[in-house]
Amino acid sequence: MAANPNARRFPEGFLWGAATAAHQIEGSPMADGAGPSIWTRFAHTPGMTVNGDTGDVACDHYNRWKDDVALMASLGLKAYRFSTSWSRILPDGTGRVNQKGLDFYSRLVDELLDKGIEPLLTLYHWDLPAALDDRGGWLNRDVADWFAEYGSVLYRALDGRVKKWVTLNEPWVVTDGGYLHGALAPGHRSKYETPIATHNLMRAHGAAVKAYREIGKHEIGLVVNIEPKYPNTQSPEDLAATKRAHAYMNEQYLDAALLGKYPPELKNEIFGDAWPEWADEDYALIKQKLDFIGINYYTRSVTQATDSYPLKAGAVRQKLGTYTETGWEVFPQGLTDLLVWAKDRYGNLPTYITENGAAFFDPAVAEEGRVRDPLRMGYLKKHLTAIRDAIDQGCDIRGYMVWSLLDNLEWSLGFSKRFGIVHVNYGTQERTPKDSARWYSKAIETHGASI
Ligand SMILES: CO[C@H](O)c1c[n+]2c([nH]1)[C@H](O)[C@@H](O)[C@H](O)[C@H]2CO
Repeated sequence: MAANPNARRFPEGFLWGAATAAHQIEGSPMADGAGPSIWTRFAHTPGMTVNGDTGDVACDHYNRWKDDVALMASLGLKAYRFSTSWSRILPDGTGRVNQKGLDFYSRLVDELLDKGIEPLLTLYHWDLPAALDDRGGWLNRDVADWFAEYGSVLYRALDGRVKKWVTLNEPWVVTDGGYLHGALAPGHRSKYETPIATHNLMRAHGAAVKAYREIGKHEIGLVVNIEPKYPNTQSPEDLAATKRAHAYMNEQYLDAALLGKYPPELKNEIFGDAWPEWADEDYALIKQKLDFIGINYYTRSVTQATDSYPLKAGAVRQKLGTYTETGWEVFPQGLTDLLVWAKDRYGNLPTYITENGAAFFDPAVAEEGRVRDPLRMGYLKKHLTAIRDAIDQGCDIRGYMVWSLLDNLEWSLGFSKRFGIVHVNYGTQERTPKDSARWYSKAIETHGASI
């Protein structure tokens, strides 16, 4: 049968994988000498998560890691993006290394390599050691040294087996959720703390990259979430609001990391007197050469002027839009648009889509062991096609990590939202590949031709 003429293939070496994060899947947060993280505390604080759900068990990956790697291999994954728990490695955040914590990740990496799956390791996916939060956490300038120390422990232990490192996952979510609006750990709500947390996150990113250049021999990058903003109308107010929202969510972190400066809107239009003047040496630390960037994409925002604090911008629900269970519009064109924007603004750095996926209401596991999730299959198909369109426009896209391998703990939303291509029965911990997993396996096997 002739190959589908429309099946433009993905570049040779395109990395097909799936992503997870430590707090969301591991469980056993205090096992084998680990220390608590801010999420251990936050989730155990009444009212902070849906149904009071915590990461005490999650997907029990801490005990089921070997079977989960076998599951990844059965799906034909070529890569697996995961995060390490800082407080498993350094229970106090700095100083004493917990060898059993390090051994867990060393065994996981060896098993991945043994199955021909490339590990992509994220140092920080939101679970700061509680001991460091007690010392100010991301508000303490010393956190840059603390983070570089943590990264260095892992670089020395795993570099060479791990060849693609990520410093931070989505600094925007850490600051907007954890310091401005308080929906995420550590649950602060301060316009004055937010810029300080932002800046220290980026200083820590720079310090960790500098440390890697001394120790590591492979690649390191930064992962950001990008949500393209489209003006609801061409009114001056909506255009200004869209520009503000774009600067705040999309430009802020990559501009700091790659251009050595923040967008002017942050001080002039959003934070005002809450935006400190940073020293030049801070910018020099933040702006480090990166080997790649990771972009997490889920949705776009049609944006209008509102009285929201402090951004004065908000999203307009699209009457004819299709929305996921998390209330995000399905808009694959936004992925193409943002990849072309990033190429043009930052010089076409090697780029991985480090997260893309959707939560839909999935039916229970059927008798024959199937989980029919056509909406998720359609979402993945549309977004992989959008990536091919961006590649055709010259974007250097190197890989795609579907979010997520497993249904897992969706932070403050608990277990109420399912993003996995594999269903998890949280009562029995049974894993069942959904139809989307079978579809994704075929896409990987045909290098995209079956999409
Ligand atoms: C604001 O959406 C972000 O791009 C985003 C979405 N997501 C994320 N970031 C996080 O990196 C994951 O831990 C979440 O589980 C996942 C699904 O919510």
